[in-house]
Amino acid sequence: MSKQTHAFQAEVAQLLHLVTHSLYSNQEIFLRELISNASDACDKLRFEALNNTALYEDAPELQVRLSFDKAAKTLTITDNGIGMTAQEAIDHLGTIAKSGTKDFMSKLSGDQKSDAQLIGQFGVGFYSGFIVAEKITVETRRAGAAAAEGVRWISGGTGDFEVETITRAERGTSVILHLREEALDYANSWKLKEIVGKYSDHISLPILMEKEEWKDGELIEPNNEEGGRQPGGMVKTGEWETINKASALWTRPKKDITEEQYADFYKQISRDFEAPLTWTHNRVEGSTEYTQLLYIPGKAPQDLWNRDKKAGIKLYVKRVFIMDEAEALMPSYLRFVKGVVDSADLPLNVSRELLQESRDVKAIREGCTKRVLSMLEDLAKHDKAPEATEGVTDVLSEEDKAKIGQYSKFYAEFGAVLKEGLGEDFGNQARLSKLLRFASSSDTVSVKGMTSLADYKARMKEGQDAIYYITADTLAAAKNSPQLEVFKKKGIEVLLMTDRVDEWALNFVHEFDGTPLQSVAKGAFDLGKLQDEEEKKAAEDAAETFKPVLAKLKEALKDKAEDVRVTSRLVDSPACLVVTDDGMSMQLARMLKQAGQSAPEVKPVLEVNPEHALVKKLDGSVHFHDLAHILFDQALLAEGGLPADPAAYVKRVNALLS
Ligand SMILES: Nc1ncnc2c1ncn2[C@@H]1O[C@H](COP(=O)(O)OP(=O)(O)OP(=O)(O)O)[C@@H](O)[C@H]1O
Repeated sequence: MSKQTHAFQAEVAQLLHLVTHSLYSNQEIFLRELISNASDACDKLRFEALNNTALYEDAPELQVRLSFDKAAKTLTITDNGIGMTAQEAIDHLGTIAKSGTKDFMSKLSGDQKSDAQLIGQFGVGFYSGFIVAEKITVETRRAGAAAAEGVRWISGGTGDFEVETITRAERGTSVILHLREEALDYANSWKLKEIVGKYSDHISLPILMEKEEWKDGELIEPNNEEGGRQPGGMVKTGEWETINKASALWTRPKKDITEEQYADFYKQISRDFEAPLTWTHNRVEGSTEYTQLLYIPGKAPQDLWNRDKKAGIKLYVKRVFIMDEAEALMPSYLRFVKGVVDSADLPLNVSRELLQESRDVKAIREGCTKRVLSMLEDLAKHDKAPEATEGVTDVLSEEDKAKIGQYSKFYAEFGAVLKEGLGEDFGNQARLSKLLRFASSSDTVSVKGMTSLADYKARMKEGQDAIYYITADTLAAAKNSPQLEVFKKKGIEVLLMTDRVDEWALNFVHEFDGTPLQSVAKGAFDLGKLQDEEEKKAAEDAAETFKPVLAKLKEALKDKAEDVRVTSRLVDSPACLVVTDDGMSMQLARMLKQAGQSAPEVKPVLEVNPEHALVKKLDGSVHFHDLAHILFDQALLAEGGLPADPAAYVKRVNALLS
């Protein structure tokens, strides 16, 4: 193929512009990205070669080589991995196929620092080479293809790139970076060693660099007064040395690994700039043998909410990399966990489909889930500093001290995802329930106002036989909801749930430790033993005398309300809406509608407060019909909904005001 010019896909051009113009804060990541691509290419070859050893040609030892040429101002990363055909080079180096990257582009803020962080998270991969290079040449040949089918790809990182056929004897890929003036520092072996040590030490593949030796300068004019030596310098010896440890971190004994090494490894596999919150590293023995090294990140990634987001677990079989994002190894509600699982039992040629069915995988998944939950339980246990009792001082180990506040931090980032587990993983539901935290209507709940169900239970009033909760869109809406009035009056605590997932998750949890969970906006009002006989009698009497009005209200609102009844749950408000015990809550129905899903039409029950002046006015009023509708629409507004016909509502209110 003679030289062809191709235009970059628009998104790539946009990304390149960003890479070259704003990525100065963390320049050196380019090397990590390119080494990681080289290592992936070797992994791919190893994988394909399982069924076709001829692909190794005459070079079975997979490796990455770094070399530089100060005079030519180039830095080259070469691998003898899978390589690319011309079409693959055009496709892979000219477009962004991954939706994740596109997603990321839409999140850019224009602020250099946070954009650079984002790039770290998503990884711009190959294109990061343009941070330091004004031009990149890629020379490559696909393993198994003829030498004459090599490809050269060249681009200056602006609108287009060129591709032509070349002859390339060795398989694999060389990425040649033509360094910018201000990036010439990278053509230096110390610098390269330092960066490899920082980011790529644990790549399980040797990274080689040509050895250098100090050489004194030539002797000049020994007899002359100015005689002496020319300045010396480092010269290449022609011998290659391995500059990374090339040992898979997770295979080393725990005691030999420092905290810093654990954190560095996490940064490598997660592309997170920040240290992880915590991790667990174990060799599991028994009927299924594997090693797990699992991390909980400190911060949620931007795309956490994407339920299609793949799991962060890399699968290895006896140290051979098999696949990234092995979703079968971790349930979806733990998709934020990053790490490595290395199995001793799975076959090397295991496919994603096979993973789904394997019994070993099931055991690993259960084992990993349990480990993560134990890790969280441990954080939760040490979240709060023990309260000081007079005369007793708790002696905390340094380790436990470091855990104070960690669980709250975790929960703020990932709590909502964890809740998905309530509906997904029934086997662990009880453990998950203990890990839940909610805001509360009680003023006594500590500073950040999050409480566990167990703590709520411990505070329950004498005679209280349910855990009360309310769901709403915001904390303010929950706190000021009319349904809460009588609870406030009686000093009964109610949990305030404002995560979008709460409503759905609570469908699966009916009780905690033997105590039922009861929504204050569902079903008939019944405080059980908390309501005394006198109150009950008064409520019944009110219901009796109110009967004729109720009948009229029901008739007036028959299209909107399932039923109309009196209630004693209200104190200051005239009315509120509730749904039947088994009905879908109004909030969930609204959420489904917003998400474009079909939701059954929910007809709520209108409950009125017979003690309220507005409600008292109803009887005999000439505006009965309008008042009835206003009462209903206002109750809907108070709980975050919108009247079906807002204009009609405004008209009615105006008519009454004028
Ligand atoms: N050294 C290489 N050998 C073979 N193929 C490569 C090499 N470098 C890049 N590629 C191909 O180019 C594609 C794009 O690379 P890029 O680094 O932009 O993204 P990625 O590696 O797929 O994703 P990420 O960097 O986010 O993991 C790769 O998926 C791979 O197919």
